[in-house]
Amino acid sequence: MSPLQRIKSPDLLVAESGADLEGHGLKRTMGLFQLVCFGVGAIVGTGIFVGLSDSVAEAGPAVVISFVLAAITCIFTAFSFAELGGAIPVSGSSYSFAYATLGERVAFLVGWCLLLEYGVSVSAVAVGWGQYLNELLHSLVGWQLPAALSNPPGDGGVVNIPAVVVIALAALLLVRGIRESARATAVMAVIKIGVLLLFCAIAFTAFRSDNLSPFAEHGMAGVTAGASLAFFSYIGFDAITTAGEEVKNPRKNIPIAIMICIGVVTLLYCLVAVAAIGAMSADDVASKPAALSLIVNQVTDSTLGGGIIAFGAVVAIASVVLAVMYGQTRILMSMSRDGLVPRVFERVSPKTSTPVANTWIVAGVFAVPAAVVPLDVVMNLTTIGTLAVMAVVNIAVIALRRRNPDLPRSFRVPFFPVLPVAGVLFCLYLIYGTGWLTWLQFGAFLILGALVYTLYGRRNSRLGKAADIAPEVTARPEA
Ligand SMILES: NC(=[NH2+])NCCC[C@H](N)C(=O)O
Repeated sequence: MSPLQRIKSPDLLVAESGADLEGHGLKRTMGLFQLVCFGVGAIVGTGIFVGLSDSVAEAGPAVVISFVLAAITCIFTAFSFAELGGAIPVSGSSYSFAYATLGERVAFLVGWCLLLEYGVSVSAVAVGWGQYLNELLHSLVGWQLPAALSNPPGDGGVVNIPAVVVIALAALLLVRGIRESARATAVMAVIKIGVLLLFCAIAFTAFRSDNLSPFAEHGMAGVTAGASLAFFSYIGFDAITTAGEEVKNPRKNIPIAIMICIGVVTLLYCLVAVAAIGAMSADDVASKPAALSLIVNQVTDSTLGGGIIAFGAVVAIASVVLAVMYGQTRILMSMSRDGLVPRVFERVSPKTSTPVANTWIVAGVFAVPAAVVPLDVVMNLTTIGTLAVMAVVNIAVIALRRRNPDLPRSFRVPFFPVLPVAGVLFCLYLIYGTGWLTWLQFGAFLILGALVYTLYGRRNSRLGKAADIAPEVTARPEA
């Protein structure tokens, strides 16, 4: 059977995961509030605290428009995630959605791109953490880690130790159990929203409309490049759909949590962007490390305020690492269950109900780029991989309506199919904004993925093996 025809029915996916049952492998412990906190936990981090100044460098004060464009792309796609997450509440997120609609080959490539959206983004986010850790140390004790130990080779250092440390800490917490991780994530989500609101309150006291002109210094090209960078800060609402097997009442709670998250984050980011460029001229913000602390220090004329912001950023970014690593392990678990990656990824420890080996492998592998690759490279790769995944999810929502029109859906995309089609177009627009170097790197990454699928995934696919034994029944759950 050709891999394109290997489609795994939504019923089978749900049955295997036990999504409508209690008491299977993973534990169902998260309620709606915790799920929203988990979403915010996966979203608000390096992008807004560190990446904002890079977007300002591209777009100038028009960075506000960049943030709105990035938000629109996400909102369109969030509707599609909400429909699919409610209809197929499993742990595999977009990978599983693609398997149920577009076939195994596409699903594998989506899973492959998710290594960028999750794994590589863990590296990116961890690198951003180091910048604010240094800022925090500086304002607390007047000392920083030497550049050699806190920057990668391309950025004036040798190895990025803080980035490795934060990844190891997150792994430790994750293997202890999801209940502990969810509790820590909730506290951290509240802290980071509080700190960003505090930033806005302080920065708005120094708002000067002069800082907004010239508004779009680098024209539409600058705004587009800025939007592609700003997009990184919105990535993560889809992580909610990796928790499908650990949420209470997932069919109802997943779509609601996605909508709440994307709404809250969009409002928050637009406020932060306006506050930042109103308080300091775009030229002074552009490309500065730990820019939010810098602005607050200048406005309050002391280092205390900046220190508080740096503390918030350190907490915020650590929680992104935690949530995103969690997501990566759950996606690999789903792929492993399907035979597309080795079985070690699906093993759950009976003691802690967590995938221990899986978690340590993920931590070990992605600590390497965190230690030695510069931030902009890992950030751009994350962005393009995520945009590709999102485009596929918008297509999957259309495909599922055609293939399984009667499947129970707890949420339906409004104005169908206009929104998902617009979603695809916006994704392509932002992919365009990432620039040719990133396209090339991504192209090479995709070719490698296709190779791995042909040599490993395709041969070991459980769906493929089942079809070889009984070609007419490819959709029966394993006994
Ligand atoms: N799959 C993910 N949630 N990746 C993390 C994305 C990065 C996050 N939006 C940040 O700004 O730090």
